[in-house]
Amino acid sequence: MESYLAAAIQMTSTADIEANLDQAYALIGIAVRRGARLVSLPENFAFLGLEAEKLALAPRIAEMSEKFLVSAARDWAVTLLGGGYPVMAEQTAKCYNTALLVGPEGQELGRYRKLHLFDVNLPDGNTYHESDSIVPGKDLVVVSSDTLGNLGLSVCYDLRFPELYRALSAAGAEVLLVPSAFTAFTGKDHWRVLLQARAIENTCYVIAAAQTGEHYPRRQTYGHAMIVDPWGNVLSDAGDTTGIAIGEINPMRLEAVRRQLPVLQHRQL
Ligand SMILES: O=C(O)CNC(=O)[C@H](CS)NC(=O)CCC(=O)C(=O)O
Repeated sequence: MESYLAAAIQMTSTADIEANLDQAYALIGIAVRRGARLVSLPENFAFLGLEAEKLALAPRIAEMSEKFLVSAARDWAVTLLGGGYPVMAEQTAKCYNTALLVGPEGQELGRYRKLHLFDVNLPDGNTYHESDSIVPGKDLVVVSSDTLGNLGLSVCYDLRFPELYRALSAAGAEVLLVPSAFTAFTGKDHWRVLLQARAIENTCYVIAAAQTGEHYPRRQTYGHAMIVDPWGNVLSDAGDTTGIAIGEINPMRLEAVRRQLPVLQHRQL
């Protein structure tokens, strides 16, 4: 691995698939022109609308998302993570919430299916029942790249389960990707501290793409796409408007932090 720039994209996706993909394409372009070699789109980049509509449109969302990821990665000659979008699961009417990593030649490098589903009633009156439309995946995914390092994949609500990231770092992950659509209500108190905790406890870089703003009435996300270094410092934060967070992934820095704080070697469990 050499030093490189990574970008976490921040979007306001809606139920308009074409408009979302146009927005994503433009933001990938901005990231690449600023030098990014790894770009992550947020969860629900291609569609963020009502659950019932998502399920009805799932085959179309999946097809358009995958075509888009392959062609955008090729056009911009960049490694691109699109996570997550619904992909119909076998033997059920539900989907996997899937994140796909595509290389600069359009080749599939990894496919992760969200493990933890957001079935939560929030005190702000919003209820989420992700398991109405989604079935959980089963597998950890770490993609090893000579140029970008070992990339551990996850999605959004997974962020609250430290054991997943411990398993990813134990499997060699150096960079953790957490494409998200965190709610505005939970995000304001939990998002940044959870990202910093995962970075610090695993001595890993964290690349966290995000959704921001209002997607449809009463559906508001927090924003603050960010890049966190293995010491827990926030290298870049996209604030609450659409745009990008961009930061350097530096193997020397990673190695120095891991030498100073060899927590991964001190594990007892
Ligand atoms: O609902 C949709 O339309 C699409 N799905 C999402 O946005 C996903 C699953 S519901 N959101 C999260 O995982 C938020 C987690 C979160 O906010 C937290 O852990 O606090």
